[in-house]
Amino acid sequence: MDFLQTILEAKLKEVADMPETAVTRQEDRPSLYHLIRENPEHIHLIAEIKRASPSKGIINQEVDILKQARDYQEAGVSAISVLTSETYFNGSFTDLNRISQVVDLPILCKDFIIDEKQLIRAYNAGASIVLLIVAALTVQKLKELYDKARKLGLEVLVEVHNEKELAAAEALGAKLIGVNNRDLKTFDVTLETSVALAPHQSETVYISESGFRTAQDVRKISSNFQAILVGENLMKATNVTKKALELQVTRND
Ligand SMILES: O=P(O)(O)OC[C@@H](O)[C@@H](O)c1c[nH]c2ccccc12
Repeated sequence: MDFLQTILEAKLKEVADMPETAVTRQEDRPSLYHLIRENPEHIHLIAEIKRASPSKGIINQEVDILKQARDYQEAGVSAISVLTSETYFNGSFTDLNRISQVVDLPILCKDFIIDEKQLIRAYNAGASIVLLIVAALTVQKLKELYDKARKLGLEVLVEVHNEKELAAAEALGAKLIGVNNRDLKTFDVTLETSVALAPHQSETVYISESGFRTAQDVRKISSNFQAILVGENLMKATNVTKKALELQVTRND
């Protein structure tokens, strides 16, 4: 069984045990889509809080997540992504909720969402964006969760890894599309995934996810993408602010 299948099985069990919760009102956060569209002069950074991952094991277990989030905000990042999956990532909805109280930026709930209950939890915990992974859902389920998330007022980042999934995300009308450079089945990471897909619809914001280490890496994808999503490299940086500033490169095209 590949990783994606394994985690989806774990999520099915998690969701079955998850109590139904009522929607509680959230503070408004700025829209990531508009923030990016209105400031096209540099590559936007979505900085992630990621203690561990299935491919790398422990990345930074000792991190003070609130300080890390404040450092990201001070470095001018455009959104903060918080892993909420306990399984394999050592994250939680409590992390998301605590972070939402110390930053004003858009916040992405990073999880394997397969059920509406998770959308409501993400929303109640303070997220303004949720991730939906095309490879993890049927076309019908993807549409259903996308519509439900939009109804709650959430933005949706639709994640793809190949041409077929990209077409599905575009057909859905997704405004934020993420190309994951990491194959969730094998964990292979290459920026070539983003370079080769070269997405280009004019009303869509494209985000290249995973595997970025330097400004030079970012320049490889900057003609087709408006933003990048970075976890490990920021979580391991000795100077978080400096690394975050380095990755927000100015567009020269
Ligand atoms: O740590 P990296 O290589 O910078 O990657 C960050 C982010 O893209 C990655 O955490 C991610 C992208 N899509 C996901 C889906 C689920 C879990 C994690 C992810």
